[in-house]
Amino acid sequence: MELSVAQWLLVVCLVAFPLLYEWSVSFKYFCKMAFYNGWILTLAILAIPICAVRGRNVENMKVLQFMLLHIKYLYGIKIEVRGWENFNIKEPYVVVSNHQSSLDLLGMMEILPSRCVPIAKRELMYAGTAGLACWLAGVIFINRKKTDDAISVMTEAADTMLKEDVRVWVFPEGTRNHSGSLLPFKRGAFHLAVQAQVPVIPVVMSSYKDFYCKKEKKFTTGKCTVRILPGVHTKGLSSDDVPELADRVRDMMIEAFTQISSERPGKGPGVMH
Ligand SMILES: CCCCCCCCCCCCCC(=O)SCCNC(=O)CCNC(=O)[C@H](O)C(C)(C)COP(=O)(O)OP(=O)(O)OC[C@H]1O[C@@H](n2cnc3c(N)ncnc32)[C@H](O)[C@@H]1OP(=O)(O)O
Ligand SMILES: CCCCCCCC/C=C\CCCCCCCC(=O)OC[C@@H](O)COP(=O)(O)O
Repeated sequence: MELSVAQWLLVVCLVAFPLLYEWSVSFKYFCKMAFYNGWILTLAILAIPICAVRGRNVENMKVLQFMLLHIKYLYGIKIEVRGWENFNIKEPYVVVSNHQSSLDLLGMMEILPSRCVPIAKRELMYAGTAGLACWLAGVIFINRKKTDDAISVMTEAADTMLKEDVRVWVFPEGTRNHSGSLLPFKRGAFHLAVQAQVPVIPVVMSSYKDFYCKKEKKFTTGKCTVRILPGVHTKGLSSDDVPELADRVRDMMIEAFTQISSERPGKGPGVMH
């Protein structure tokens, strides 16, 4: 049988791709990241019509959560959750968590409480199908380049939380950070909690360094521990108390981050999912 040039090229690609994938750590990293983003954009195509039936509604967050839950299996990432009991609060609350990478979405979807929406940078709204799905699920978009706008959106959110029984998830570092610790906190999340007089619940995801490193272009399988810390109450606090509140929560989170990130894989109590 004679192979045409196109067929030869196809054969070479089919052989070269898996070889390169296994041999080159950075090629594997790029493939896995490209597939991660591409897969989310594709899943969003499925999510959009389902969400659109209800219109823009926080309940749609459950649809996105359901759609994304399997990704940890595709990537061989084990997620161990500790402290579930700390989410057993009926009233609304503000969740604050550390932000290492877009992979945080996996830990977030693992534990996302009902009626809880993240605050995201406005640019995400324009990320094609994913942006539309986020909008339909009630994600709160802020313009980080306009402080006044961002603050007024968050003040409005304080009102919505109470009126519509909604919880809000904020990344107080304000940007992705893979430095091995936590950046200084922006204070919006804490103003939000104080304005609504609702608790702040810190969530800490352990360092991804064993399986993921953007700098080294490394992305293997691995394990991540997610710890839900006890809520910090804000009843009776005013905006003057915000800096102290933010510092206190950050200290708690750094301590938990250091502790769960230094454990050897497979050790420590918790529930595997
Ligand atoms: C199937 C498809 C699925 C797809 C699913 C995708 C899921 C989506 C997942 C998405 C994940 C996406 C994740 C992401 O996208 S993460 C990126 C976006 N998130 C954030 O930036 C959140 C954290 N940022 C803040 O909290 C900032 O403070 C904000 C944004 C509010 C302003 O920041 P900015 O840098 O402009 O200013 P500043 O922080 O210096 O503050 C200036 C002053 O204002 C004070 N101040 C602040 N707030 C309030 C307030 N409310 N009432 C009264 N005052 C307030 C503040 O204390 C300070 O005063 P002082 O303290 O210096 O005196
Ligand atoms: C037709 C337009 C096509 C656009 C393609 C865009 C590709 C994006 C594809 C999928 C979106 C995946 C959703 C991942 C959600 C995680 C969001 C995230 O982690 O945002 C980063 C933000 O917290 C902080 O941003 P910076 O670290 O300050 O930067």
